[in-house]
Amino acid sequence: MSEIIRVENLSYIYNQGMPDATKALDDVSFTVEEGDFVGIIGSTGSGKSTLISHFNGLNRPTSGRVLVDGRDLWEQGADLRSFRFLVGLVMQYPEYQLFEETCARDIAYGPRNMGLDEAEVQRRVREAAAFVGLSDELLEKSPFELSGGQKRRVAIAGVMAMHPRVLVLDEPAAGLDPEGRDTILSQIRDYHEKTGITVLLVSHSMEDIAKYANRVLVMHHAKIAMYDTVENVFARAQELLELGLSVPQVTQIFLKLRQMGLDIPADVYTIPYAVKTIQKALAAKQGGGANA
Ligand SMILES: Nc1ncnc2c1ncn2[C@@H]1O[C@H](COP(=O)(O)OP(=O)(O)OP(=O)(O)O)[C@@H](O)[C@H]1O
Repeated sequence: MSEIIRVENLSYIYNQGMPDATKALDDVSFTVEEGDFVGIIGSTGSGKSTLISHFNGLNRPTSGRVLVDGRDLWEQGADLRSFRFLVGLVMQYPEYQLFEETCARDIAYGPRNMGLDEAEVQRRVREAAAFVGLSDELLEKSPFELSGGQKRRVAIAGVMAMHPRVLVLDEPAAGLDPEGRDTILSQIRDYHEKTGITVLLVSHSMEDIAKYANRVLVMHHAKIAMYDTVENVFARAQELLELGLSVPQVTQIFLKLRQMGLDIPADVYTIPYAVKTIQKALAAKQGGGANA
């Protein structure tokens, strides 16, 4: 795997020099490997949205630098437009950015802007619509006629249609009911698996992160508190709780049992690992039974 994002000593101050100056990022450094699915979590105001807004140049570092595919976004002569095609950013509530007459035209907006020929634009619209489960009938409707979840999917498809190498999503499931959340997040996971694209997903839900991401970046007061695999981060469940983050119930149960002195390996702290561990134990029991 090769590195796709490098963040070096990144700091960002809103309203610098003013009485209300806020340091939203404080000397943040990390790298992302191409093909990773990184979940970004942290309490309100910890700097998550500010961080991701640096990946396609929406914000300029106060100090430090951000490299995408080895190139510094802000170095002399860098073409910011090219970074916007390389990194697709889906903001919170992107449905407010839909403005075309039909969903198909909205999804086509990005690829058309890239100067692609019309046949390729149409191919990409169909491909992206299929990824997020939008029917031909819906494509011909006005975005304003759709439900909240459908509008969100149109907005995500519009970014996918640009074929970015990195897809960054800020709370893509915010405000949706549980079914809508699962639909959107599963579609993003399937897209990640089929295309190998790098995904950075900001979420308030540890459950979602445990389910979909393979790495987790935990933000706390403008700094990185943890950055590791899902298993290793969940193995530090007690610290997550101390950072004010709610961890999945299964994690809390295992943590309690461990604190009560039971010998529970830390990697059963997430549901997939708990299931694997139970399956292993059952298999061992059945094997043992056959031998008895
Ligand atoms: N446009 C802005 N002007 C001034 N301060 C801002 C601005 N946007 C964010 N901040 C401040 O910067 C800090 C980090 O905010 P940011 O939105 O990046 O956090 P977050 O982790 O994404 O929060 P949330 O989970 O609530 O979305 C907060 O203290 C916030 O109040």
